[in-house]
Amino acid sequence: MELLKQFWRLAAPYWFNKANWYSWVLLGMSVGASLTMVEITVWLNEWNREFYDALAELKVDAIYPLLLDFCWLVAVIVLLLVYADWLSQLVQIRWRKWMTERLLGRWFANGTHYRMTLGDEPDNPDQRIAEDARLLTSDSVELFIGGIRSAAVLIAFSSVLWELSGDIGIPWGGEVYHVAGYLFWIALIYAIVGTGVTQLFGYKLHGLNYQQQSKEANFRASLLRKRDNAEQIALFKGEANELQHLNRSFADIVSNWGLLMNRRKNLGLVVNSYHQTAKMMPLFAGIPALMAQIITLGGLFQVRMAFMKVYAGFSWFVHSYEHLTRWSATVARVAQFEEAMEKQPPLPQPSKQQQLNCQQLDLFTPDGKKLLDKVELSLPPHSQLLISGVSGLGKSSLLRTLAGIWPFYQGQFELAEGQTMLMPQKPYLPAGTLRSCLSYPSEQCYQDTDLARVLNLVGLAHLATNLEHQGEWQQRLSGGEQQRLSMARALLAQPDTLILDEATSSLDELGAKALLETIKQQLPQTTLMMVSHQQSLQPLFERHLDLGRFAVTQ
Ligand SMILES: Nc1ncnc2c1ncn2[C@@H]1O[C@H](COP(=O)(O)OP(=O)(O)OP(=O)(O)O)[C@@H](O)[C@H]1O
Repeated sequence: MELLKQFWRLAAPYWFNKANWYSWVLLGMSVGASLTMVEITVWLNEWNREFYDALAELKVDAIYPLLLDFCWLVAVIVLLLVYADWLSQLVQIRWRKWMTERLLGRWFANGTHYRMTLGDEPDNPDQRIAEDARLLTSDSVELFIGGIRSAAVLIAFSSVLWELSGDIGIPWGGEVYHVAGYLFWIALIYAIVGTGVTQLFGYKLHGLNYQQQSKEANFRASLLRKRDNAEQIALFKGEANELQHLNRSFADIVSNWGLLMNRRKNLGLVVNSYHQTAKMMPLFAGIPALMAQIITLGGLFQVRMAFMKVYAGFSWFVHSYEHLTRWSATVARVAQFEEAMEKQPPLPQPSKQQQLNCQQLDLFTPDGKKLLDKVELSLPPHSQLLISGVSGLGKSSLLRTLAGIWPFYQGQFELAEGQTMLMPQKPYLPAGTLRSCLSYPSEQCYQDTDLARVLNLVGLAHLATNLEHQGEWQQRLSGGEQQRLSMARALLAQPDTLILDEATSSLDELGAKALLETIKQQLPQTTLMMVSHQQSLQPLFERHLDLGRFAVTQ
């Protein structure tokens, strides 16, 4: 029940949105094609009787036209089958596109992606957005269309079986009992028993499938982390350690896979024995009707096909069991992710005043430990402030708060009017052209001359000819060069307030000083606030603040 509620919350906003009417049309066409195919299959069933009767009576004249009929019946069935699937895939990709955009939109809205890392984040958001959203939409559509198709097959062929069964007399205890539609009843009982047994053997698959998906995602995420930190690992010669971790993570996959495999094997034994028996069962079951001359030999083959179809209709659940368990695990994972995103409290939007101010600002870690007590700070426009303090004091947390991404504070602060830009110690350089890397996060197209000018100013003139070069800049540039590039961004953006969090820590003291002098010279109107441990930078700042004054006394 909870699962259905979760599914409703995920699916209703798409399917009950007027803008998505075309998906309803496509879905309707796919269902229509499936139903028409069922109708044609009923004709094919009728053809079976005529064909085998003609064979039994050696009516050569009747056989050739029947062969021709067979060709067009099969051609139409194949066309309908292919187009029903094609349309269903079109629905799947439209829905997936919407769902992926919605998940991404929510994830990136209001810094949610960052805030989720500060609490108990549901594991592997990448897997939930990429893999789970794909499976959720494709499995839902396939299960829906498959369900309707199976129900139609069931109804159509049940009535065929019922008619073919006639009214058969079963002698019992000296009396003869008449049973109508006995072939239908046999098919029904056969399928119900199969469904029950499958449920019994398959119920643990749900949990195991869920575990498997999450263990696979953990392994993938670990591999990605290794790739991102390849240099550090190589420098530390940490390969043996990494290998051990990866092997352990993969061993988790293998052990869960073992459980899943055995469960599937047991399920397979049941489903396959059942399926194999189902092929002959209708011929044995039809013998009484043949003996009672209710059906002909052609009728027996018609019974066989109809029985198989009824069996397939009833046992749709049997064969879709794994599909359903995977679907339910996926629904749970995406729903959990959406719920976690919804639970994130909105970040308070700092108000803006003429100047940056903090009043009685207390800062905490995400788990509630107090870092700084009653911070008082004011920064007049165009002034420069250097903040110092011992490591782990809470300097970066203060800057994160001012940047509006750290919600763990009490008290008040106001930012200065205009644009505020924060440069962290480790700049983020997205893969792509150097041009896009320089203008990140803005989509603005700067002139080549401007880009070359700022590169020159920050000491990266040699890169000015590489503006269109695609690359992994984070790996390619040295730590100091990355920080220089980050400063080039600030020169391009010309913010009203620039906050630097140890943004020159990878540079030598002289280089750092020269770079800051350039920033001050080029951005005379910009208010500057910097956290740094570099003593040589002190003379460049007119104001100093030792944040240790606000340290929490133990
Ligand atoms: N996401 C987090 N979860 C839990 N604790 C955190 C988190 N981020 C920071 N902290 C803790 O908050 C404290 C202050 O961290 P912060 O990065 O603000 O220090 P800092 O003064 O900038 O240190 P440094 O000079 O070494 O960069 C540290 O003890 C740190 O472990």
